[in-house]
Amino acid sequence: MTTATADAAPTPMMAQYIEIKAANPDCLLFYRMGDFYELFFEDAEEASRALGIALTKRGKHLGEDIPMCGVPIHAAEDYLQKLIALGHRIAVCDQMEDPAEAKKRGSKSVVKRDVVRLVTPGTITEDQLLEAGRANYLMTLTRLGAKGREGEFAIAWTDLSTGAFRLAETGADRLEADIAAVEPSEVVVAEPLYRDEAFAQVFRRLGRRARPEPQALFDAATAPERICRFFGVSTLDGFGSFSRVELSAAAALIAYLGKTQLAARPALQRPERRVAGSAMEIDPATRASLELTRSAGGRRAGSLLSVIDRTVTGAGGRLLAVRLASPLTDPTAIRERQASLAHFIEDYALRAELRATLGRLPDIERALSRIALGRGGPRDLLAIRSGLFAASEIAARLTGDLPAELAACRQAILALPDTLSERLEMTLAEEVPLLKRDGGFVRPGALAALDEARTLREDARRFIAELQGHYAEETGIKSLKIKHNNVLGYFIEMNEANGKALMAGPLASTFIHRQTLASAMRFTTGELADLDERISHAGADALKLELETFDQLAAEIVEAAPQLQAAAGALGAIDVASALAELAVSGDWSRPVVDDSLAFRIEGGRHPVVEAALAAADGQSFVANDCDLSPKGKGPGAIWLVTGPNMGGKSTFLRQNAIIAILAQIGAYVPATAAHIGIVDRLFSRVGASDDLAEGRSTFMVEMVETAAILNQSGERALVILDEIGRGTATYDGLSIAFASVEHLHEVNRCRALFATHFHEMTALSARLKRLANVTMRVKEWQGEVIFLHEVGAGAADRSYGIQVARLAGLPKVVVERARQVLAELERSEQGEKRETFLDDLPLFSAAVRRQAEPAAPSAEVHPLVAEVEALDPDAMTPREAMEALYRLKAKLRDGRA
Ligand SMILES: Nc1ncnc2c1ncn2[C@@H]1O[C@H](COP(=O)(O)OP(=O)(O)OP(=O)(O)O)[C@@H](O)[C@H]1O
Repeated sequence: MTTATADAAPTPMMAQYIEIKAANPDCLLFYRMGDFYELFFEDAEEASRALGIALTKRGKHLGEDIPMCGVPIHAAEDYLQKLIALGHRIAVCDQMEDPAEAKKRGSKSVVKRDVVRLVTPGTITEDQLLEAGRANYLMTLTRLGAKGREGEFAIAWTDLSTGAFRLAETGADRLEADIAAVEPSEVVVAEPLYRDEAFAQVFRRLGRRARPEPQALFDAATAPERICRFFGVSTLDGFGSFSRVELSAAAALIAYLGKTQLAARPALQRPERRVAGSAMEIDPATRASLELTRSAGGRRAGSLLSVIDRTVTGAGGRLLAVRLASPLTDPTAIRERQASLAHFIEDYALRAELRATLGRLPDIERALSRIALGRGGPRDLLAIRSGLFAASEIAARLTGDLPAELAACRQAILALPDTLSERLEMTLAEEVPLLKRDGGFVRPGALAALDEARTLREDARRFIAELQGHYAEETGIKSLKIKHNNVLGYFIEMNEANGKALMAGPLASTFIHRQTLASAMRFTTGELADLDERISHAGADALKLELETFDQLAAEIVEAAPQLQAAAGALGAIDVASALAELAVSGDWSRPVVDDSLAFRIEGGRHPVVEAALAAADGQSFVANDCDLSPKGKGPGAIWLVTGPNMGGKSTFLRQNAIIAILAQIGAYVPATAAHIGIVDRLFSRVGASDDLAEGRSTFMVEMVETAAILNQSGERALVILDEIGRGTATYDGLSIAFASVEHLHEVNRCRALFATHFHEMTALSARLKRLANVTMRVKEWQGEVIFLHEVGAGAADRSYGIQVARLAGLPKVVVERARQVLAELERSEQGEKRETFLDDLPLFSAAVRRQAEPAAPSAEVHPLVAEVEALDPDAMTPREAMEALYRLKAKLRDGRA
């Protein structure tokens, strides 16, 4: 039996582990032991499950085995990546001293260890863990006071891997839209706000990405001072003006970086304020329905971004994604971007040359950020060097009369310090190793002392090579070899028979035995040991010199961080402009007129993603369509009511117009022959709502919540795209809601809108609502088949062709046939009853089917009054007979009740 006391006392190492783990309870602790990061207890169980690595055990704690698993240091990044993707946070705990140091303090003493970094989804910088074309944002969110009103909420966000740092005020109703526009990987929220019931849904939807942090991190009183300290300035005046709540969010962001990066200081850019209203507001549901950056399946492929992205650099890809997420609302700024595109469209040779150079450009931003955080390697230095070189080539090509944006880009590149480029050129070798500890990245001739150490080492190596021949001759053992390993250093190896003979012979005093293996014996000599010593000394000296050089170069690079970041941003912008120009030329897109009007006129518009999919699938061409929601005269915008068969192309048409508005406002050309877009300040798109079972909301409930938001929030500048509102409930209810919503849009919101519906009865609205027009997706019927023309034309559809579509989808033949019969019956009964109002025109599907399925209900169940009413023939009665019949029926009814 084991004794409790013996089990209860943890080993000194375990005690250290437990202490460090206690300080980082919400992280998996990667505890460095030699060449491994080890995980213990629950962490080990969790990680072994997540990573599929073996769970072992090491020692006991409180009488129980301690579960353990480990990952080798060199492969740690792969494992980190998987764990981060699963939403974990990891505390990386390293050895802070050489184990030999610890041993000096006594055999039982433990190596000093400490957490050097917390790896969280929003703070990763390693290339392996990041997508090249996608920014990885960390965001903080806070509010002032308990009841934040508009402007009393703020967000701050940074891409640590590039240093971009932005701030914005936001409001309770815009919170989700503003967060969604950034698409952060991690949102750090002030604790009281996180716990506020009113926002519970928001944080639930963010899921593991949102995490609460103490309010102290967000303290507004000390915020300016904390920000000043970080940037090493005495006042923030030079940065622009920020509100109290923005500063609180920014200070929290810096504090959180301090908490996760510990000693390392990230190369953050100066905070840049995003002014409210400067970007088109697009809420998360709209982003999802338009599949802007992710397709419905959540992947990048199939999204609008994936189809329009022709950028060739990481920075360009990230910038395009940012621009697509936040289209501009200032026509002047939009026209500036258009001018850059136009410049590249006109000059094919320039575009081609620049894109070829850009294609070789390394990721300057990310290399810089790793260097600043002390995580850089020789390849990051090389990236900066070749980046600077390519940048100057690009600036040299940008000459003549440039549009404002490109001129500013050129300026930013020219502002790069020449000295840095020269210094890197002169110091770095052409080929460099991945890790600085491997040495060999400093060019020969760059540093005299290093050259000397290297020569010493090379000379010694040459001596050793010569020694092998010399020893072979001396001993007469031709197969003798001089080899090297990390344990023995240089040694002489020969087979066992030769070794034994040597040890017995006269040379035994020269050849000192070191090791006997199964098939070989190893020796050294005084001379070899001496050379070995000289080589390792020279090697250590050389490495020390190289590491010093590395640190100097890194410091010079960090010194130039603001210029490097500005130039990297400029190169990204050049990439985006030339990529969008390329896209416009290859897709035959045109430059839209963008202004302050409320116009919305598109000629020959196309949906770029559907068009690409059609072309890829079977080379089909996309049918272009016009759309005009412009006001007549000075009035507000128009509404188009789109009817048409299933599969007719309604959803595609709706989406393409929203997408064209977005593309126009990011400053791109648009997939249309011509377009005139008056700035859209807010975009709402509800196309194909889905249920949200996680939140216990049905499809219909989700649809209504979203419709409510649209009707409550759309102003005259909004663009609203609604598809089949009200289809998820009983027909009458749905129709009534759709009806009332269109009236509200027309009368109250007065915005430009497209409304697709299968309720053909709604087309009657155009008689009353002057700015509402009916359009329909044309089809042709041919030999009982329906052919979708995908053409939008004036007018209303009279049928849905749902059954034809169902047949195409492969519904069983008998079901299709039966459906045809039911439909015919329904249509007949509809006409027979000659109802007058549109509401009566609606088929009560279930009732009608029942009637047809069971033609004769048992007479016993029919109320006698019903039979009597049925027997009446009003056409054959005089008014007096009719009155009498009515009195008789009322009397019977009264008697029946009595
Ligand atoms: N303008 C077009 N040119 C060519 N093909 C098109 C066009 N518009 C749509 N299509 C094709 O028709 C398919 C159906 O389009 P869409 O989903 O827009 O129809 P819908 O009218 O909204 O259908 P439903 O009412 O069933 O939702 C698309 O996937 C696409 O392949």
